[in-house]
Amino acid sequence: MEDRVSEPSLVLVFSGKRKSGKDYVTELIQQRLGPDVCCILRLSGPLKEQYAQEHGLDLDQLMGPGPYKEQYRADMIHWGESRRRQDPGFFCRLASRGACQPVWVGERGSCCCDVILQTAELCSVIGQLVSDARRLSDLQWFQAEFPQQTQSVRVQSSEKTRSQRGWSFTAGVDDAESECGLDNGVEFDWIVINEADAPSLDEQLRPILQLTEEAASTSSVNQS
Ligand SMILES: Nc1ncnc2c1ncn2[C@@H]1O[C@H](COP(=O)(O)OP(=O)(O)O)[C@@H](O)[C@H]1O
Ligand SMILES: C[C@@](O)(CCOP(=O)(O)OP(=O)(O)O)CC(=O)O
Repeated sequence: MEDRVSEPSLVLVFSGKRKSGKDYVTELIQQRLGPDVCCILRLSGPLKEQYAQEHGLDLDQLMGPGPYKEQYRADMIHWGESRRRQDPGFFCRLASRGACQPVWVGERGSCCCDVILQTAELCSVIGQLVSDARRLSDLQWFQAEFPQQTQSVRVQSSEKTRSQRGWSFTAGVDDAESECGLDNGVEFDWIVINEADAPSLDEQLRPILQLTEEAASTSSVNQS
């Protein structure tokens, strides 16, 4: 792809119900690995950016975990679906371009690239964490684009735990493709149970962190 200056060695595509902890887990991995090693891509980033622009909304609040985005979620889903119908890879491509082009990532810090990479030539990111795959087409896009590097990760939490984090069932959202598109028919490479009574996240994430270390060493061997 001409907009990308270097290929990541590993692409971890995360999915999970809302309030399962996708952002929490991907941010934890990024903290452990450091922003020079991996960056977080949010497919909802370019979607929210364009939606906010067209509707005159506060993008920072739309990007945050608070109740603001919930007011617009159902409409954002419809808006995004009309784009995806024309081009299923539309948001994947935009988010992926952001990985090495700090411009659209801006000051929000959703990707390390705006901190570490001042120019595209300096791009040395080894792992990409895609925090919010929702549809089979999202996962398929990364699998087609990075067939060797892509692994899927499902974050799971019970409804009780998600409720404690602010979730309540909303018809038209929780029964729609945005939340259910990856419920069946996908064999995830990794499943992370994000619950207080599950093994600690550090323990569960160890093999995933190990993958990134292996990818980093392969990448440095290839570069030398
Ligand atoms: N293991 C955890 N420990 C503490 N708080 C958590 C944990 N997992 C998620 N949270 C909190 O729950 C809320 C929802 O998590 P978030 O990562 O935003 O979910 P998602 O991105 O899947 O909608 C956030 O406020 C987050 O900080
Ligand atoms: C319209 C959306 O992109 C909104 C997604 O917003 P977030 O990714 O912030 O949602 P959660 O982290 O699950 O709470 C959903 C879609 O169908 O594309």
